[in-house]
Amino acid sequence: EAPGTEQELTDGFHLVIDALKLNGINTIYNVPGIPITDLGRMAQAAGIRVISFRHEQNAGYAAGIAGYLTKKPGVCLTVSAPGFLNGLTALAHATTNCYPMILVSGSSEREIVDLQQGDYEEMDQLAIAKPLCKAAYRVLHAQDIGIGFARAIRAAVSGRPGGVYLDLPAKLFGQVMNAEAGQKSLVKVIDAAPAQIPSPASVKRALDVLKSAKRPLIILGKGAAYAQADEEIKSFVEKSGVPFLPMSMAKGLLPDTHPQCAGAARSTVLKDSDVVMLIGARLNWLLSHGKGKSWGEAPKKFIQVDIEPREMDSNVEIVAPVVGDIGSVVSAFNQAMATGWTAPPAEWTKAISSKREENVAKMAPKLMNNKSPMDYHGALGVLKNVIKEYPEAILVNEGANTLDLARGVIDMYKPRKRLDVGTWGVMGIGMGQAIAAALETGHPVLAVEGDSAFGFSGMEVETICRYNLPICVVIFNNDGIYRGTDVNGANADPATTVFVKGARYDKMMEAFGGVGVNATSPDELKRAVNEAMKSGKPTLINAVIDPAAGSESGRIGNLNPQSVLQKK
Ligand SMILES: Cc1ncc(Cn2c(C)c(CCOP(=O)(O)OP(=O)(O)O)sc2=O)c(N)n1
Ligand SMILES: [Mg+2]
Repeated sequence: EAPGTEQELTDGFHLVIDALKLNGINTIYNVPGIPITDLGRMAQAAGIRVISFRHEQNAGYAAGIAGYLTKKPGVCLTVSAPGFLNGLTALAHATTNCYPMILVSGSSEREIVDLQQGDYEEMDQLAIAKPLCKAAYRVLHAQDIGIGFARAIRAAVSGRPGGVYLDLPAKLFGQVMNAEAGQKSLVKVIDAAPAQIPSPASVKRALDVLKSAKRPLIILGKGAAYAQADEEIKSFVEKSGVPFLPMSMAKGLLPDTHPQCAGAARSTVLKDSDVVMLIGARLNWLLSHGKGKSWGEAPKKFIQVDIEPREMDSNVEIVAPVVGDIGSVVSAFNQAMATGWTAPPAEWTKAISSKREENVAKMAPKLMNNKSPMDYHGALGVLKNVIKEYPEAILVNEGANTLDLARGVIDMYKPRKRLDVGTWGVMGIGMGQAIAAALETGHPVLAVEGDSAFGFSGMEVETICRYNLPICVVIFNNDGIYRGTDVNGANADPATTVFVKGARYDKMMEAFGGVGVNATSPDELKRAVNEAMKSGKPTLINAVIDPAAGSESGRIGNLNPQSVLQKK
């Protein structure tokens, strides 16, 4: 440029912020610290919402579920080494659950790390992240920040969504370059998650198999909820007349009270169906890998709709694989079914609805009991009605009994309203997911937590108060993991699975200015939850549950290894 004119400069800090804003990413979930504290401050000043947590794992769970809810990558920002490692659990969890998320961590300089010279928080983070996520990149030069973020965004949301690691060494932020060149280096990602159209032959094959069935079943997975093809899915299921079974986070795609919903007749439909169409659901441990007694003896045919071709035949033979994004596949189904579709035999659909009615009737009186201290069903009966009255509310749920029983009892009416432990069955997702759900949707959140599960992320009640979020945490406090009655006969220590008796978690919320309530009966619980839903104030309700009410590992106790040796 002409001598004497000051060239306009930009730097790594500003290019990271510009790259995020250019791609419509307007929230960062983080824990500040070297070398990213100023990045957070500058991002906030530039209009990005920067949410600061008390532990990076919770910031990561928030980012992952934000990705699931918005189909844009949720961004978690951490410091190097320990902060990166704390975020890594959430990145691996997002990858396992197919949530689009980017973990951005500050890191040490390559020249020091590669010579292992002992830098501040030195760690070869890129190498450590690679095996645990879908893609991992590092950016060393300011002019590459635009490409780095473009690659990370595309990798996170395209095909099967997942977690991506982006490594930013500290010195990158301070690097300056010509501002015009900097802007030119940025990339606005075009069509980050392109439609994956299924082949017409695969669509025809799948519908022919479904039409041939005497006892068909459709299983909707959280991939179907993620697709945000709600109308297409609803009309496909209704047009087919086929009973559907929603996996936990797919509940609400069609209301659980829908006449074709087989949720309350799960064991019957898994055992007796002859054709099963999986839509965005994987035949993993949650569906006993498509084998064994829960699937009955008779041979079954599996149709599978998934965006990932390698998912096919992963557990059992798939006679009709349909590879594509669920929105494109289901609209292709709907077009092909426009005429000449016959509903499944009435004896099959009638058998299911009578089984469902029988099970619902059996459960009903349990949900009305007014015991104090409460048992799970008495407390869940209250919360079932709250969700019915507030269908826009988002239900976050974790625990063992608290999770397993709530999943079956609390009906969902709308898509993407139930956010729980997902594929891994991981404890600790509660507060992070509740915070992101409240921020990303603006709807009230009801977090139903086992007392142990809550403990993994409980410090975030301060975060909830700090941002004044409409989150009502209900802790099912049974004094322990699974129950509160285990005894240690060997010494003075408490048994390994019990907590302080009669703990008052509600006092924690009061400590930060939120509303704390101790509820010892369903009526007290009902009053407190309804008050919270109306006020929108951060609320924690300590629901006192009978310590003897739970069972080991909820519904999955069979996964526990047993010792065959006689106890001494
Ligand atoms: C990260 C992590 N740690 C430990 C576990 C093991 N675990 C643990 C510790 C659970 C807590 C169950 O106790 P709770 O109080 O949350 O629920 P209930 O007492 O109502 O069963 S459920 C479960 O699978 C886990 N799933 N995830
Ligand atoms: Mg418990």
